[in-house]
Amino acid sequence: MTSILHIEGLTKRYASGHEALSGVDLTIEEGEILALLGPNGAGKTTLISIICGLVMPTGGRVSVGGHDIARDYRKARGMIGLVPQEIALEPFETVWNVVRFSRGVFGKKRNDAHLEDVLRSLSLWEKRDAQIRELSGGMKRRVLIAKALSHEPRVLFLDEPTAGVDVELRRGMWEVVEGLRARGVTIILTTHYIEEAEEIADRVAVISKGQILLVEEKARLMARMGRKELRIELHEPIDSLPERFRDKGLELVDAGRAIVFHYDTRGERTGIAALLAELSEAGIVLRDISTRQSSLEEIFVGLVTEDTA
Ligand SMILES: Nc1ncnc2c1ncn2[C@@H]1O[C@H](COP(=O)(O)OP(=O)(O)OP(=O)(O)O)[C@@H](O)[C@H]1O
Repeated sequence: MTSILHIEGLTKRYASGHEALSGVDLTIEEGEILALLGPNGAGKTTLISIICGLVMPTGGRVSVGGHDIARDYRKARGMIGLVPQEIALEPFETVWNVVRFSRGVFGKKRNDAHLEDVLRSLSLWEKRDAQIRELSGGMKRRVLIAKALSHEPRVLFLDEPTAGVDVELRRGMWEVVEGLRARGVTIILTTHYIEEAEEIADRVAVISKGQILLVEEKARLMARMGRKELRIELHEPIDSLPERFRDKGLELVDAGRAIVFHYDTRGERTGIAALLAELSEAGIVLRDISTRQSSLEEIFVGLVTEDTA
């Protein structure tokens, strides 16, 4: 894979003295979908705004497709599409004019075939002559995406694409993002919704207080998430686990009154049935059993609160 976006040692201190970014390093591979997760005020918007040239960084470097955003701003910016959080569209303008003007702003030659292709891919072609005010909320969001894609960017930023929308619209938006990926667009989306990151991202980056705490393949995070804990309460406390249970991932807790077993829910066989049978064979009598799952939400909250502590 080749990297399309490279961020190195990026810092931002606002005039107020507040440090919104403290040394962010991040590399985005071409064609991937990265979800940037973080609580309010973590620095997500500041990061995107710097990449898009809306905010000046205090230090560090960013390049898009090899173009430095400071030295080669126009080329770098031309490779980026930004879908903002707020729907700011001229209500009396038609869908077609919105995308046509936007392409013009980037100094790109007229290319109606590309615009048609973008509108079709977002199911907006039939609405091309409609005024923005006649569209539903979901359609307006798709117009924002079409607008951001009008100048053929290679990287698309989606800032909270589904904030405040209902479940059905959210699913629709995920399908749109999947479609864009299939067309080879690299996507970086910020979100508060862990479920959203789980559903559509290839990699997840967690940002808190201006620092990237973790960047990991979603599949690996899911594997961690897939870990479950089985808690076995014993009828009588035991001093130690019999020899045959060593190296089986068991833990004796609560002064010998319970055994905790960690297992992977994604494994074909969890080994629970065999374990229970073996415990019974060893004469260990169970009083109760319960399970709990560690979720991405827990991992995320754990990371963020650890950082705040
Ligand atoms: N223009 C500014 N001047 C001073 N401080 C600012 C400015 N813009 C943002 N901040 C501060 O920088 C920090 C990061 O803000 P930012 O908007 O980047 O966070 P965010 O992760 O996008 O949050 P949210 O999810 O709420 O949009 C916050 O503490 C915010 O108050």
